[in-house]
Amino acid sequence: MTAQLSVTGLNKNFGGVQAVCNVSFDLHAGERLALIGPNGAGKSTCFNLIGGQLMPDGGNVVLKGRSLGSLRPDQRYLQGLGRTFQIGSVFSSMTLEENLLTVIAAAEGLGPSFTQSVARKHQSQAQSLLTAVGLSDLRQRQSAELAYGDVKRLELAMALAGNPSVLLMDEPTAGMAPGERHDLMTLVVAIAAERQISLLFTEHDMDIVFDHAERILVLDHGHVIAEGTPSQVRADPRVRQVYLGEDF
Ligand SMILES: Nc1ncnc2c1ncn2[C@@H]1O[C@H](COP(=O)(O)OP(=O)(O)OP(=O)(O)O)[C@@H](O)[C@H]1O
Repeated sequence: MTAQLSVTGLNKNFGGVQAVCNVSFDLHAGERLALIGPNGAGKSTCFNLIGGQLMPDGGNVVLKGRSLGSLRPDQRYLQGLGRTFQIGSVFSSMTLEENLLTVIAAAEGLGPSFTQSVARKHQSQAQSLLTAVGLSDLRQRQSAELAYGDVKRLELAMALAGNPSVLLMDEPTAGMAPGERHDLMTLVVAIAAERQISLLFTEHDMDIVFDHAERILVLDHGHVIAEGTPSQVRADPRVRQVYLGEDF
């Protein structure tokens, strides 16, 4: 299988706290990989190292065969690395369509100050992304008025605007009602399959993880302690130990 994303020997220390320690893994083409672990295990730090929000003390991140080195998050986005955040992150003073047009323009290297003609040119792309995430009826709505689940959908559409080959989703269903969580993940999985996107996500909701991940990587105190299919991970005594008998 081809690795879309290769993480090798990642390390990050915060003033004596080894948040991420020698973490290595591959994410294969079209694969859905979940990164799990108890609070403080290093999941967000790992995501920030891959997304470029943080620089590692050591190790390397390679996207489609190209080392991302010290590229900024926006440069990584242009290379095909999409990301959504634990707290949905959109431009709340803009309409949904304007949010999309802004990131489409950015993905084309036009910066945020795009012209009306550029907006007209990309309107149909914005519309099709909103349709893909089920928000086409709300195109002209102010984003600040959206329900939280719809903010997450809009954020997903914005991540898709860069045509990512790899999508990082940091707790995609955090803050959502249980029913909404499964709907969002079902949508994400369908979109990822249709667009051949490899998906790496963190999640505290174990039902979401075991229902939607094909492979799981478990972190504890910055180290990878287990890796495998959902059934292998569920049966792993080290995993059961760090989750202190939580039911999953
Ligand atoms: N900016 C920072 N400065 C100092 N320590 C940090 C910083 N960011 C993270 N840490 C520490 O690094 C460790 C890993 O934190 P991280 O947020 O990556 O874990 P996590 O698995 O994402 O946790 P959670 O599930 O609670 O979000 C923790 O001990 C945390 O306190």
